[in-house]
Amino acid sequence: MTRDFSGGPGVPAGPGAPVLAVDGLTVVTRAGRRVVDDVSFSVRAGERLGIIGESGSGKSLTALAVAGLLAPGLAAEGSVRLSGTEVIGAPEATLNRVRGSAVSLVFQEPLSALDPLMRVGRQIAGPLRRHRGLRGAALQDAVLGLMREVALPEPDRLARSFPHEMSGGQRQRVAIAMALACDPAVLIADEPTTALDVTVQAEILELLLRVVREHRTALVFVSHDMAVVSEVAERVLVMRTGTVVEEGAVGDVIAAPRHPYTRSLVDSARALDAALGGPPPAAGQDVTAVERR
Ligand SMILES: Nc1ncnc2c1ncn2[C@@H]1O[C@H](COP(=O)(O)OP(=O)(O)OP(=O)(O)O)[C@@H](O)[C@H]1O
Repeated sequence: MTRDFSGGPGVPAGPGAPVLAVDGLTVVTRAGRRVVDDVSFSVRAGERLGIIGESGSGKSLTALAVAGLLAPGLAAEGSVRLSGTEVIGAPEATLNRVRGSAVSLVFQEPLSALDPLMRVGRQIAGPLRRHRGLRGAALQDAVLGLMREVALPEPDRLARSFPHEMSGGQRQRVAIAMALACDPAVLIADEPTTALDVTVQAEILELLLRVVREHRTALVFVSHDMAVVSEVAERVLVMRTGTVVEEGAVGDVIAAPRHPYTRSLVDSARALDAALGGPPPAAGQDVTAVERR
């Protein structure tokens, strides 16, 4: 397997080449448990991939391994190439360069990404200063521009707020602004709406879809919810106990799930939809009204 640990630019992704290529990714605990086991997938520029599975299926560890962010005590094997640069085994300097420019993450709990003691404007400025070298008025303009892009109201005033002075939805918008700061090739969103109220969830999903479309950013969307994945992703990877049990176009997987586990996910999403008063589901019908944006 060819690896690029050089910290150099790596193999440039040509047109149509994957911006993220995961090959045989395995994550092993200190106790020797394979919590992610031989996972392979790739994502092209602007493509939206969903990763779905129940709690403990290895979705989050797959996402963290892609960004080289596994906790100490977890070891990754296999290959993860981000815009051509190998992540597995790469030195911290390479990972720091890759994070932000090639990949960014948005997590379930925006507070985890934010410093409670720092005004949000300064936090959004952080990646712009570090990765893009902006200073002074240019930096301030870029911060306010990002805040406007994620539709934060009154950016001038809000930039001076602390995270606890904002709503959960606003905090997630700040986290998305920070993730977008360096225009990453791949945005990983791990259950980004799970901690939010239902109406706010829809707004944040809409925002994510808009920004990845406008920037042609590839999206890896991690969720336990098939209905949400069907709204967001074009392709889905179904994980169970650390392995991929099924992969395909979202519409195909929902219409004709091949693996019994996928079928159970689709059935429970349909049951929930029906219980919430959705239209009577027909066999082969999509779980939700999927408006492809
Ligand atoms: N730091 C760690 N050390 C040891 N085992 C871990 C560690 N982090 C996670 N695990 C285990 O790895 C497995 C996969 O975890 P992971 O967080 O990827 O699941 P998940 O599918 O994202 O679930 P959830 O939706 O609950 O976050 C679980 O069994 C979990 O207990």
